Amino acid sequence: METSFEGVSYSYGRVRALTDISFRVPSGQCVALLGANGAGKSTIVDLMLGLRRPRSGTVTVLGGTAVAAVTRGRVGAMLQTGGLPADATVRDVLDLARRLYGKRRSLKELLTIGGLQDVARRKVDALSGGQAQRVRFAVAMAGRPELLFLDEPTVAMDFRARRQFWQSVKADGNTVLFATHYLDEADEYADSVIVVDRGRVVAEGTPAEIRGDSRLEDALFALTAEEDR
Ligand SMILES: Nc1ncnc2c1ncn2[C@@H]1O[C@H](COP(=O)(O)OP(=O)(O)OP(=O)(O)O)[C@@H](O)[C@H]1O
Repeated sequence: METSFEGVSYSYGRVRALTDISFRVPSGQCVALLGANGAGKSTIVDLMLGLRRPRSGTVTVLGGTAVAAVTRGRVGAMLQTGGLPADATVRDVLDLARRLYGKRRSLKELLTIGGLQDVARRKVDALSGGQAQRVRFAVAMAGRPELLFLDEPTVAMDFRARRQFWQSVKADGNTVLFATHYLDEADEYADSVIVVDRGRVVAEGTPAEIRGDSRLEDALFALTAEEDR
């Protein structure tokens, strides 16, 4: 089922965030949206989730509107700043999330998906940044989504957590669109990459094609410089 942007533009008041963006997210593929800070990645994810409406162009999610896909529980999302209730335990949060869906997963399954068994009874405000990210991921997976949007999902995770995280994402065989400014992450985990620079798509292709495209030197230089984390 089609998930795509067709000639989409978006502005925040006078700030032009996206200009005439078009791309497709093929079913079953893991697609990276690669761009430096401010390139427009979060705006694209917000539009995909129906949180914002394009000024022009068409956003299609699983063959229909973003709002229809989201309200039917077909989409899971892990955003950069998803607020979690500080006073609740990890178990409580996951249990609440799974109860929102008909085709829900078990609590045990969600704890495994997030690698959260050891902190299941801990309060959310006592988690590390990476653990909180994993709770957000498990919440995103609670309703067995057909399509996953991940906005900078591994930012607070250490190397091992990142590896585990991507294993869980890949194990599910979902269609995934993830925003990242890490070239190595796109390289390693994406089937295809869309490079966004200052609100425009400047390249699309497999990770190898993107790395080999010398015209992208400027756009990729900023990203490579950010990779020494
Ligand atoms: N609420 C807002 N009001 C005004 N301008 C905004 C707002 N949100 C984003 N922008 C601007 O829109 C452009 C795209 O921002 P966006 O957050 O989509 O980029 P990004 O690629 O996700 O960046 P980052 O990697 O830093 O998260 C930037 O120029 C940004 O400053």
